[in-house]
Amino acid sequence: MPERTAAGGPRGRGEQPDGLDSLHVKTFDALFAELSDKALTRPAGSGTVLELDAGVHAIGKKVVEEAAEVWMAAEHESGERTAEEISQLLYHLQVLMIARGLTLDDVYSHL
Ligand SMILES: N=c1c2ncn([C@@H]3O[C@H](COP(=O)(O)OP(=O)(O)OP(=O)(O)O)[C@@H](O)[C@H]3O)c2ncn1[C@@H]1O[C@H](COP(=O)(O)O)[C@@H](O)[C@H]1O
Repeated sequence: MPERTAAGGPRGRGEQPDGLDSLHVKTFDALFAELSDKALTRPAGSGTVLELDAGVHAIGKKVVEEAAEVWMAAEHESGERTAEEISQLLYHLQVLMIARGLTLDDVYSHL
């Protein structure tokens, strides 16, 4: 029986005991750096660029939608599904931060 991650999925090769995969994991800070670069360089095909162009109102609606999906998954679905929805919420929050010109430190200073 394979060891399970905190989200309930099987722990794969290269994964750390805390559930992080040393080969594939993307941290909150790394994602923010990637999205900030996309905002600057505006590569074709980037969903982040499209979302930024849609503006704060549209991004805010996406944040609310994803937050509701997190809530529903937490109440009715698996840990794995809940973790997936949380990752999407974090993504849209980061896009909103970039749209408002906020840095990670602006947020971390309130934690
Ligand atoms: N982590 C994410 C990420 N999480 C969520 N999403 C977006 O959020 C959507 C998920 O929302 P839903 O599941 O509710 O799907 P949906 O309602 O059908 O989506 P939409 O119709 O609203 O697009 C996805 O379709 C993506 O558009 C993300 N888009 C991008 N990333 C990462 O951001 C980075 C930059 O991406 P690009 O800008 O696209 O290159 C890459 O590392 C990506 O992996």
